[in-house]
Amino acid sequence: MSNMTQTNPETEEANEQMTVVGESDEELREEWIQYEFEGEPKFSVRDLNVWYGDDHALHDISMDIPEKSVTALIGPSGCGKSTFLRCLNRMNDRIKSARVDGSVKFENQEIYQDGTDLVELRKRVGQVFQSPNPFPKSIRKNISYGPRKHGDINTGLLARLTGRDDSDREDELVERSLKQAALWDEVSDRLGDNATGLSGGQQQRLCIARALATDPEVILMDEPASALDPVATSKIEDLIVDLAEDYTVVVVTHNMQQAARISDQTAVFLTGGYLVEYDDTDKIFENPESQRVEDYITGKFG
Ligand SMILES: Nc1ncnc2c1ncn2[C@@H]1O[C@H](COP(=O)(O)OP(=O)(O)OP(=O)(O)O)[C@@H](O)[C@H]1O
Repeated sequence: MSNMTQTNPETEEANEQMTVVGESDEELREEWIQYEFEGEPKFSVRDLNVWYGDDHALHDISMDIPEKSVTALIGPSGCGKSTFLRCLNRMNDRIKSARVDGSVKFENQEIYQDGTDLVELRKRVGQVFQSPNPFPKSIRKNISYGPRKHGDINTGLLARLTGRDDSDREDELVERSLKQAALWDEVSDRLGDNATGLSGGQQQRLCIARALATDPEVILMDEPASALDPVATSKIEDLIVDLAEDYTVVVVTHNMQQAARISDQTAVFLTGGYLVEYDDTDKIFENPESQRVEDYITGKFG
């Protein structure tokens, strides 16, 4: 650097900082991903690496996720956001080529160990996908599907014959879940209609209601509004903020304004599968530490 010989102390300090950024990016990154908050983490992830075959998709991710708040995962396409999200309820187990190494603790319990009950884990850590994917069944059946599968609700002929009919509880559950997902008022008079007849935004709120019906503690959302128009998107955003009063929400989004609007903390992943910065959302968007994060959020790349 030609001006390193300047004697002006301010310039010297600025130059020193630039040099430090250039030389020990890795060390600084360690600092930039430390995010401190009050209370116990809902998830504690340490040295998480994921490969698809030989493709190393996530590198040494360590982060704690606080409960009852919205954590946004942002970053350019292919940087590993969805891969990370799927690690939180072991959905990557379903991808044959995927290999996961490292630790993910959910409420202090390691989920990557033999003996983890995956059905129970996924009941506690529910998820909503990018495109609304209601079952081609009635609105009511969409909601009660999970609780029936888990044996929490019995309905139908056999249940009636054996005196274990939970139809009343099913009604309550359907109403509660649809209200929580801000959909009840729009569908209460047509619960028997096929869910595929709802609008895209309604279908996505139905999928959120379906996820809530199994009484999860966490809801993972992968681009939940990317297929929706602005009005439907705004409803989903409001809903996410409301849900965080009672649930831990982790949401992947490409939409930085959305992350800024709805999340409490934001983790920025960058190309190659690295977590580069993790902090309060205001800090990330107003004053990020990393130049690469600043370039990304100001649209210089990605
Ligand atoms: N099922 C899979 N099989 C093989 N490789 C995969 C699979 N899923 C993801 N990958 C690869 O892992 C890397 C990370 O992908 P991932 O989908 O997690 O990124 P992302 O940040 O969520 O991307 P996008 O924003 O485009 O959805 C990419 O190189 C991708 O090609």
